[in-house]
Amino acid sequence: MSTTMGFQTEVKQLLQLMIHSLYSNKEIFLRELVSNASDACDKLRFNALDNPALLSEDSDLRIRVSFDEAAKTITIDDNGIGMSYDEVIANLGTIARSGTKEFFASLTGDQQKDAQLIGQFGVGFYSAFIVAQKVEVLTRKAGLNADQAVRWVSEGQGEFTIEQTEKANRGTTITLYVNEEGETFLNEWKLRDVLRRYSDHISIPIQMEKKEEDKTEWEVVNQANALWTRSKADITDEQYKAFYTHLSHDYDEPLAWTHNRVEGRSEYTQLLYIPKHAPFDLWDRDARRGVKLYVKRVFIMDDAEQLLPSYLRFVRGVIDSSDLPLNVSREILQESRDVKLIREGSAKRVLGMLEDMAENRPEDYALFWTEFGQVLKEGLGEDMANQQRIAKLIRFSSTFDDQATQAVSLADYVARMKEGQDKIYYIVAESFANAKSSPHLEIFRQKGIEVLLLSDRVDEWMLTYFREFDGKSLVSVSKGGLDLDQFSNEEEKKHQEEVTEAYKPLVERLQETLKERVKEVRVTTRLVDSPSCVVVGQNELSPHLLRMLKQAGQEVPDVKPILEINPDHPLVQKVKDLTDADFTDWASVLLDQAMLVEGAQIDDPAAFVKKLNKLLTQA
Ligand SMILES: Nc1ncnc2c1ncn2[C@@H]1O[C@H](COP(=O)(O)OP(=O)(O)OP(=O)(O)O)[C@@H](O)[C@H]1O
Repeated sequence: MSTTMGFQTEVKQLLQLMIHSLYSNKEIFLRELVSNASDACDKLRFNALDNPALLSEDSDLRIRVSFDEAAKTITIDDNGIGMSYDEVIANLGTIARSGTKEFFASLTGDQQKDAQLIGQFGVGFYSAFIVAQKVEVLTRKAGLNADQAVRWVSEGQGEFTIEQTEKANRGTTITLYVNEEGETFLNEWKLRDVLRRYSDHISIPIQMEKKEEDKTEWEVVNQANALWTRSKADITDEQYKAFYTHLSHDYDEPLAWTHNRVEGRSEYTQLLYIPKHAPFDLWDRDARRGVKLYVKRVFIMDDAEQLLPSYLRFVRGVIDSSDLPLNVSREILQESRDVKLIREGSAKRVLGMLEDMAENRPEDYALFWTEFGQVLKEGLGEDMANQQRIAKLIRFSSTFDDQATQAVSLADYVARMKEGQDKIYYIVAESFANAKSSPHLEIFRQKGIEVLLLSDRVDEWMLTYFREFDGKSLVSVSKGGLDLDQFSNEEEKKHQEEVTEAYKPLVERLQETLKERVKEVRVTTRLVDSPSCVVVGQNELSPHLLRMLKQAGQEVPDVKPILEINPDHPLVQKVKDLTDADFTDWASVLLDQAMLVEGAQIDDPAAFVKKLNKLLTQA
């Protein structure tokens, strides 16, 4: 008895989108279905490690592709793991993947852009409907009886029917009743060509039907050995790229890859790729990670997150170990010494690949940086052993060119340091615009000292771990006192001492008036054009970080800022001579405007504006 069920809303949306945005890329259906068939064979082989009986009845795993011109059908058949009734409903009626919501939210309605996105999302099984007006799946799960097979049929509109049925052998047979678009594939040469191009790296033999008078022969059309096991010299760039697409379902070419056989304390082969675009779920902690684990060519698991540190989670690829046991579990991976060696070795390889790109293909590196730079920054805190190597790969905005595009390396910065400069200066703010126009930069701009402009979310966190580069400490220009003495001449120093002395009474008065709100008031050298600014102590959390923590719902200490005033500014000079009533208003305006510029919200904006207006009319 068959039952009719509706697709999950997302599936309907996906089907619509796919048919409209991928019509020019029809042949991907074959790649997706063959890829699923190959995964199904991999899974069976893996399960058979514990339960050899699963394989015994038919141990030659293979995928078969055939077509019938008269009936207008194409069939993809595998003897892999198959699916049970419940699995069919779960797998072919819904999209269970994490990040599905985010994916649909990120669609723009612009077909070209969405086609890009859908490539990243991976269209999978549903791509069958690009070329088929009806799809039939007949499947029997390994280990179940012949009468526990399942037939699933859908026209890709909004629903499917499902029924229990019989199937003589294990595995899945998918029959596509092609539509007009699909008719071009009812052709041996066409099918063979597409299979060769996209499936050559698949380790399971793909067979095509060879029709000869009264008997049917099956002919293998791919090389059928796993790509990574071949020697580099025998693999073309096209084959590397095709394998990347198979792994990642990303239709864009990868930016770079590295393929090595590692021998020594731990033996393994790695083939690792850097994608061109960040996946939409890069920031989703539960998202699938990129590296597949094989042991002696047997597929073990997807997203083996132990194989690479998390700051390299954008890397896609395969690691095939010769040392791990075939029955390795995620728990074992966590403890294993071999895995630790693999992780360290792979991180080094990826960093090497990035160094090479930064050095020899700066344009590609800029692309990489825009997509994945923020993730790589996490490495400065996560991977202390490689910290200095990672640091060289980081790119910043800086006052050198005041560009929002992050393109300045620490090596560039160091090469431009002023004579006598022994520190690397930076500022962290909420946004690039905030950082760029901060009053804290005034003296640095005047003296021609470069300051790095930081405004990514991860920056504050990163800086708690990353304090030194090339023997030079990193110093915030908005924390603590500044020691720029070595850049001042005698005259400036003398002036400094004089004004500090002359403004002592004003400083004391301000301190008394603002004592509830500030920790200290002092005369500063860091300002040129602004009357005042706020800073925090050298070892205190920055106001920007405190705000971020607060937004994230954390308890934060109440840190009072230090107010610094610029004795050379006319406003400050004016305040110096005011009587008490006006003085109180001016004092709080000096503080409030410094807070605003820093990016803080002031407690009572209305009162601030009122005071300001009053003072303006007095002026
Ligand atoms: N030939 C098959 N044999 C057994 N299971 C299959 C087969 N084809 C699909 N499936 C099951 O259906 C699920 C959904 O397939 P689909 O291609 O839509 O997504 P996916 O393969 O999980 O994702 P992606 O294609 O992006 O990797 C698979 O994860 C698998 O469990």
